[in-house]
Amino acid sequence: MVKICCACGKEKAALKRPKTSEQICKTCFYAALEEEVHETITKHKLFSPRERVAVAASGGKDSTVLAHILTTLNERYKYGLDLFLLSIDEGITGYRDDSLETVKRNEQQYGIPLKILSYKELYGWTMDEIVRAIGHRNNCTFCGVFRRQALDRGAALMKADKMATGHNADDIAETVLLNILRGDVPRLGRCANIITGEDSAQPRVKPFKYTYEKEIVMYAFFKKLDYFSTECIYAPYAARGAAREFVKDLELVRPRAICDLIRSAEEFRLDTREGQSMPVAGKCQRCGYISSQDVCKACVLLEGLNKGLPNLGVSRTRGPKGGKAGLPASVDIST
Ligand SMILES: Nc1ncnc2c1ncn2[C@@H]1O[C@H](COP(=O)(O)OP(=O)(O)OP(=O)(O)O)[C@@H](O)[C@H]1O
Repeated sequence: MVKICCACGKEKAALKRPKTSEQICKTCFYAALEEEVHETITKHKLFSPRERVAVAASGGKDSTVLAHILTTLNERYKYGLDLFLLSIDEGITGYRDDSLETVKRNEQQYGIPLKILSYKELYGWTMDEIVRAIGHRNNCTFCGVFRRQALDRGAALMKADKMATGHNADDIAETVLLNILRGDVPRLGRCANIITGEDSAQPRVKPFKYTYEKEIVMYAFFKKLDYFSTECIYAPYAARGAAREFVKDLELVRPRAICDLIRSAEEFRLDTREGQSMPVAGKCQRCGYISSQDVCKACVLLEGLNKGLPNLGVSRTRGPKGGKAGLPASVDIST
């Protein structure tokens, strides 16, 4: 039997929305997704008029859809934002070089300028060189720490007021779960924040905080957006895999599980009387970029690399109550 779109009641339904299970036509799906992102942006006051916003663009599906939707909403609702694409070239042959070609095309397609910064120019090392020096075991720690800082440096260099990343609801649910598994209470308390680094020069915002990954993929697919879909060649060693699989399994049984995991972290309150101290944002004594330690993680890792002691900065920092059996260390490598 032909299913009719539950939103317009006229067109043939083209898909079942993963988030709501509604049968919907393509046009109504685009409108619903865009409206939900607009609502997230306005309800949480993610942007102010005339702000210069760096869209952290990897060429992957999330940031490509983010660039597309932010450009669309900026025009439709007259946000008055000065948008540009900011890409970090980690120096991964056969992966990032190809995805950056996609971002260069996006620059033309969306009509917003692109700035590319590389690990080589910032740190003197490409990821390929780092992996050759340290092997596969901890490469994601180096990559995540450097990328986080590289994005901050790029945003500062380009005089951005804010940075928007393509983190979606699934990414955040996974992070919540990882922090629970690690017993990392301080991070659990802040990992679901839609705005982070509010005390820094370029706070980060997540307009896709409530947007499901499957819906982002469908949007990109139906709209035939130009994005790069290959996994990082070093990703099989990433620590998130198990949490990702688990979230996907939960979603299969109950699609709301993703939203509920996020809500759990939102409702979470840190009891400071128990001696759970929150890290305080300061400046790294070496590079001057944001850090909760005297010397930031990027500088410690870089020192190890340059001294030929790559394990120097990869010591396993445990969560506040100690590490749990077999779980990866709580080094903050999220982008
Ligand atoms: N090399 C990069 N340059 C610029 N931004 C990046 C880069 N890598 C990641 N990001 C930003 O961080 C977000 C999360 O990245 P991550 O790799 O964890 O997720 P992802 O789901 O693969 O995202 P995407 O589909 O956009 O690649 C991206 O959506 C993007 O905004």
